[in-house]
Amino acid sequence: MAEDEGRTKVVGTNRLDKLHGKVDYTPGPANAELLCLLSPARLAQISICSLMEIYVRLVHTIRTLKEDPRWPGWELVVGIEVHAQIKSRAKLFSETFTADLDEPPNSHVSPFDAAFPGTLPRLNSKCVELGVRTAIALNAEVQRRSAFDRKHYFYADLPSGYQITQQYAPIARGGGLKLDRDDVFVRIKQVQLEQDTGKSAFLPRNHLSAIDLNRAGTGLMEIVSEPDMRSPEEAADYVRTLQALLRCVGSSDGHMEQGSLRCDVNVSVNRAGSPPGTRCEIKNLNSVKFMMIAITCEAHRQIELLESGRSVPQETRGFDEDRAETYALRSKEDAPDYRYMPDPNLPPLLLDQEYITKIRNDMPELPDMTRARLLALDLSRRDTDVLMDVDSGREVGFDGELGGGAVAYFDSVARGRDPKAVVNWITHELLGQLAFRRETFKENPISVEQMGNLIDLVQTGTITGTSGKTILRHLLSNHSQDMPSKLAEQLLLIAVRDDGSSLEKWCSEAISALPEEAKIVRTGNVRVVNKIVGRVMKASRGRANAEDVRAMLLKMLQ
Ligand SMILES: Nc1ncnc2c1ncn2[C@@H]1O[C@H](COP(=O)(O)OP(=O)(O)OP(=O)(O)O)[C@@H](O)[C@H]1O
Ligand SMILES: [Mg+2]
Ligand SMILES: [Mg+2]
Repeated sequence: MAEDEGRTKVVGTNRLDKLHGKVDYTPGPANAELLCLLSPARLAQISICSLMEIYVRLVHTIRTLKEDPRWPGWELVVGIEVHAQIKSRAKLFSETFTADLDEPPNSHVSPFDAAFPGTLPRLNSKCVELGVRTAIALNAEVQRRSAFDRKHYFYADLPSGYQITQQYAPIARGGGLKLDRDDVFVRIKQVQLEQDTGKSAFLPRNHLSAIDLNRAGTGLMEIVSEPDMRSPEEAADYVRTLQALLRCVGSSDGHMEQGSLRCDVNVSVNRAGSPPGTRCEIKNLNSVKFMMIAITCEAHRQIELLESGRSVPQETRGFDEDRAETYALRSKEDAPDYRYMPDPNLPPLLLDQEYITKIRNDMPELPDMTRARLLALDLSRRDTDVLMDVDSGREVGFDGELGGGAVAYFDSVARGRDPKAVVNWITHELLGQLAFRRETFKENPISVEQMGNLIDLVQTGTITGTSGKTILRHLLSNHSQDMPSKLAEQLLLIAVRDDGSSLEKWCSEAISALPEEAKIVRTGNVRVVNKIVGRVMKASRGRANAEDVRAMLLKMLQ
């Protein structure tokens, strides 16, 4: 983090950021003055941003030309505020460790988290680092200078009466996420660091609210998107893509069901071709499925209002999962006056360029790059998606446990082997068997060495594919540490080479056992030979090579 910068530079940066954020490039005295302050590099950046803006608008126009059959004549606009818990051991401004959900209430609370008078915040550098990593992953512009504000509101689970956030000078601005679906690009408005609140639970029996401050003060990143999504599906895709990215850079677990990733969804509708309508914000959605349902219900509600000649008032709404409808929480008029003010106990956060560059240089491979790399190995789109879905935890249901490590496992097994054969064994055989056993990839007991050895045995013809699958099943059932080469011998699965004897014996036995089929093959219908091949394979317990068997049978039945 840098020493304080010159005042002029700081003011200049802020004004440029405004220009950058609002994308108001109208030539005029004010902008002309600002442009004079720009270095050529900065100017180049702005023109890249304008091009990006034009591109995004163009894609949006093309998208909105396609009418959504759910609401013909209407367009839907969605912008999402994601609150992601930062994966740091300590809270944002205190040294207390963050708590797991199953820990006793109020067991992770420092005097600062409970707002004891006289306590002061101390910024946790790990949270800053993870915020910067996230910003870089989103291709956002990390701000060399950001600052903390107090947002005042009065809930029992917020003992200080204010939340520390970055309302005016966030840690990053701009950037965006490319979604897989239809080449959609969602721009990011800003990323801000802020504190989480505690939790309160109303106990109706004794008319008390129970307060648990374990979560109070945990670091959050609020990632605010521009209103660039046009359907519930795009919104879901955005949250999933963002979740995979956060997990990839290690900045958040992103578990929606456990509350470490929560979404506020802003929804508006407008008649096709008209400007966007008034947005309503649906608060605290904690599953992708419910988020999609909430957006759909809200779109229908707003369209009904507008079609009956009424208007949509700007509101904050909740979502009732049982009734599948949104309900008003508060109108714009009732919106609390947050009385934002700079936090006097926290100086501006100044980051020097070397610090940002160091984090940039340490970034892991991001999902987009991984996908491109796997596709370049000639893997199919489907296999690539399967590996990456397992990695981001989608294998076990989107909100489930992290699958983790499937791409790394593939990379290790594929070293020096045919990538297509390897991906085939992992996505089809291994994942298939695990799914059959209702196990996740995380529970896979087969080491890289065992998997590699198994594939080599099949590739070299030492065992057949069928025997390979038998060994795979054996490894999964017994959690055996033995190498497949040893198991192949122990289980008598070494392939029977065509030495003429056993193969011929099995073939003649199968022909005698299936005289009808043999007759049909003799008359020229060779497809029926597969049934006899199956019989031989069974007799050989999968050790015979199916191709050899087929060739021998056809020779014998000529
Ligand atoms: N017409 C619109 N339709 C749908 N979404 C919109 C529209 N206009 C803006 N939005 C979205 O609304 C969100 C506004 O979030 P932002 O954090 O800037 O303000 P806020 O919701 O007023 O503040 P708070 O953080 O207190 O909730 C953004 O995600 C933005 O994309
Ligand atoms: Mg917000
Ligand atoms: Mg909001």
